[in-house]
Amino acid sequence: MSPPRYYTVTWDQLHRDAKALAWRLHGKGPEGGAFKGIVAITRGGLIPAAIVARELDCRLIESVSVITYGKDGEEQNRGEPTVAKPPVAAGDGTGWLVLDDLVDTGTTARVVRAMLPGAHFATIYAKPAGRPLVDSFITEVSQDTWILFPWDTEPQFVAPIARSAAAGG
Ligand SMILES: O=P(O)(O)OC[C@H]1O[C@H](OP(=O)(O)OP(=O)(O)O)[C@H](O)[C@@H]1O
Ligand SMILES: O=c1[nH]c(=O)c2nc[nH]c2[nH]1
Ligand SMILES: [Mg+2]
Repeated sequence: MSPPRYYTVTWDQLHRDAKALAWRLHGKGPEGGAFKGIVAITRGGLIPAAIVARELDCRLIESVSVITYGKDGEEQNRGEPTVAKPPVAAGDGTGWLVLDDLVDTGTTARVVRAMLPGAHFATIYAKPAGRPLVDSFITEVSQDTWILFPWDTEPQFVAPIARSAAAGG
């Protein structure tokens, strides 16, 4: 079943929200300083990680790949989480920042936290079920909202109101 609500995020808004997250994370590394490096959770965490890394002047980027969604070709159907690539450079995560675009059910966050218990875990967006698993985030949306990211969408023509109303739309 598809969630009834959508929250559309443009490139501009994503950039603004990622910068807001960088402000929140500044000075949250070990002993109030910089993080040793950033672990991006692919794929959604890659662009937020690039923006935050630029703002925090962090040049060491590791990645972790957890595959959960997209079973049966359906974007919103989930399967068992599989770690396709572990974040080997980050050890147990101590002093590292882990970044993802969002936390939803918390399945992905739970798997990554188990691998990197010492890390600071941050997302730009959070839904209530996953929120307890993140240390920092910017915007909360309701659990039944599906966030539409700019890399998953494109602008398209929409009929004028008068025309769609005449067609009964
Ligand atoms: O809290 P959860 O219920 O685990 O959902 C959150 C995860 O789902 C999305 O990734 P997805 O698995 O769709 O893969 P992608 O980042 O490669 O698009 C999103 O980027 C988070 O990583
Ligand atoms: O694009 C997405 N939007 C979401 O709300 C979401 N939740 C899990 N995975 C997601 N991917
Ligand atoms: Mg993801």
